[in-house]
Amino acid sequence: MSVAVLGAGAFGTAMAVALARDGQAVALWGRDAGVVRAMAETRENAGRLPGVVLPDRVTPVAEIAAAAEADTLLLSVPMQSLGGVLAAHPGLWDGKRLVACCKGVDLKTGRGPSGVIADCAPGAVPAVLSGPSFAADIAAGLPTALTLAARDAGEAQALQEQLSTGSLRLYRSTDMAGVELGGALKNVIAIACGMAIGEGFGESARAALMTRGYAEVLRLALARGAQAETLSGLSGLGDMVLTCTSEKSRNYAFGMRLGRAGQAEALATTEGIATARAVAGLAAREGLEMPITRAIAAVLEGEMTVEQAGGALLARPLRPE
Ligand SMILES: NC(=O)C1=CN([C@@H]2O[C@H](COP(=O)(O)OP(=O)(O)OC[C@H]3O[C@@H](n4cnc5c(N)ncnc54)[C@H](O)[C@@H]3O)[C@@H](O)[C@H]2O)C=CC1
Ligand SMILES: O=C(CO)COP(=O)(O)O
Repeated sequence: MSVAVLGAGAFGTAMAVALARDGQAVALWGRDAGVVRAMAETRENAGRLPGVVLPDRVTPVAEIAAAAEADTLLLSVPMQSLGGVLAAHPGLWDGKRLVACCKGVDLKTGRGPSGVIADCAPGAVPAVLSGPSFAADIAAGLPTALTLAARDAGEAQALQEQLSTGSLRLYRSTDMAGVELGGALKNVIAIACGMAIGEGFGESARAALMTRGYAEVLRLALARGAQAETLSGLSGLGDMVLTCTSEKSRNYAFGMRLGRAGQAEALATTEGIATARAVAGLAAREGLEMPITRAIAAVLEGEMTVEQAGGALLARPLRPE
């Protein structure tokens, strides 16, 4: 089985580097021909993963069809771009294993990555790779553990074996809903935790937000048919612990700046912003109790300040845990 990466950002490049170091030939597709040429010439992705040497087995390519010749394709474009990339090249996906590495919910459809793949590439086998992992850590060969989910147990095992390396340990799962919701929703809670620290609410408040945020994540995931044990795994609790406590997280750092300064610039990969909006909407429609997510969405819409959001959460009726 051959592998390629679509999306030459930090995470896609890190995965290409890790797999190539492990002995696999990996095509790495980037949409910007200039960036692809520079990567081929300098053997570095200076914009997204500076200082990391691309092994010889990584081949940067500007033609998506060249990368899509591989059997397994890692999709590492931002969540809001995933549907567009797949829909723009409808002839490329039949029979391919499409492994979504993006974390989020599509704002237009409310679908997670596996649903977007099902809609835009119905002939493909969808899978999801998620869990606590900064791209720089994977690229540095530091020990990392993630969850690989596919609907079929045999597919999940084949992908687990193909994509694990000496330092990247994959666990397998057939709970795609649980794995992708864990990855998507932890970003919203990470923004909340960053806001709390930036605002000066303190570390006890952050721990409370992580814990009660986890309760919200679990509530939504169970309503979507996910299994509780998936959410207590790497792509749930594991990724929340990492992302809610590290300033290396773009979502946490964004929240922190917002808490500190009342405003902050977002990146396309501050994935929790779109996810908060999408999930707050569906929680309201479906009557799901998700007060932290709804408060974060309200702050992001400019409807309340971080201080007011904190006050509103504390003022909620007292209830059993
Ligand atoms: N950076 C990290 O540590 C991790 C990132 N992820 C997830 O991976 C996904 C990608 O994140 P990063 O690589 O970090 O972001 P990034 O911002 O470094 O890279 C995103 C890449 O996608 C490309 N891109 C954007 N729109 C595109 C389009 N329409 N067509 C083709 N290419 C497009 C950009 O040019 C860029 O190269 C996100 O969903 C993120 O949550 C997951 C685990 C860790
Ligand atoms: O998902 C991540 C770590 O697992 C990266 O977090 P950010 O997208 O917030 O940087």
